[in-house]
Amino acid sequence: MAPRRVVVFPSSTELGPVLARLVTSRAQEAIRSHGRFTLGLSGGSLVSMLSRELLALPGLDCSKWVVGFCDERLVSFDDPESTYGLYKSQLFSKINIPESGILTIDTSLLVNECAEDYTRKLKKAFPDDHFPVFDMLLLGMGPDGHTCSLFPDHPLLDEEKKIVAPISDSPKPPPQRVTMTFPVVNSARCVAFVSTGGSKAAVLKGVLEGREGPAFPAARVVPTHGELFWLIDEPAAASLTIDVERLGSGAKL
Ligand SMILES: O=C(O)[C@H](O)[C@@H](O)[C@H](O)[C@H](O)COP(=O)(O)O
Repeated sequence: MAPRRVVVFPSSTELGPVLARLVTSRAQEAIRSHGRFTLGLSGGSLVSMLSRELLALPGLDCSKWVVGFCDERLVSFDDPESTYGLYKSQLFSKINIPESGILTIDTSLLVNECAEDYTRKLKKAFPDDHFPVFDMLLLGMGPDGHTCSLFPDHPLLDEEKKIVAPISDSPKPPPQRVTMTFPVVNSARCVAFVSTGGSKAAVLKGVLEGREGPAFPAARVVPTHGELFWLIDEPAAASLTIDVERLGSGAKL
């Protein structure tokens, strides 16, 4: 297990460019080693940060990228809640990723079937893996410590067999979603959380420094063989007492 790196930036302005370069450096390594780069995306504020920062890089080539979604809300793609819809308008429509390289859910299905269909798509994209091994997953963390659509105290936290699970009682709307499970998340070669803002400070302390009682879902992200980054800003880091790295926009991870 690679050591966890907790990296603090003055603000998201400095964090953004470092995140984009981390993604493209892992993409280059993956393409060199096995011919493609598989990336799992999350929603929230990550969508606009990642899109903006990737598009600012000169010569971005995504022709060998395969992207999936760490979780997705079961709403139509033109709904403002659709994570795919947001990435489509802010990123996919502006880069040279092939249509076949974007693994989406089928929003016409009921939630259980949607999870089964998305499982089939992932199995097809990762035919050699028991659990898909993504080169990189980008995750966010909610104020309750959830990540993907894995919420505190939910039975899905203990899912050990499924690749993708349906959830129809998400405490955060919309209630119907599909989510990657922990076995998939923890199989990734690299996982990077992005978490910014003072509203995350208390939960981030509980996630990174432990707490009494059950661990927050985000704290259960510990890649078995992969790297783990927590990219955060000073307001989010305000309550931490652990050693962290403090870096600026020119850093290379
Ligand atoms: O599916 C969702 O409801 C969101 O995508 C959610 O899981 C988000 O990733 C976190 O709440 C972090 O969001 P922020 O980065 O915007 O704080």
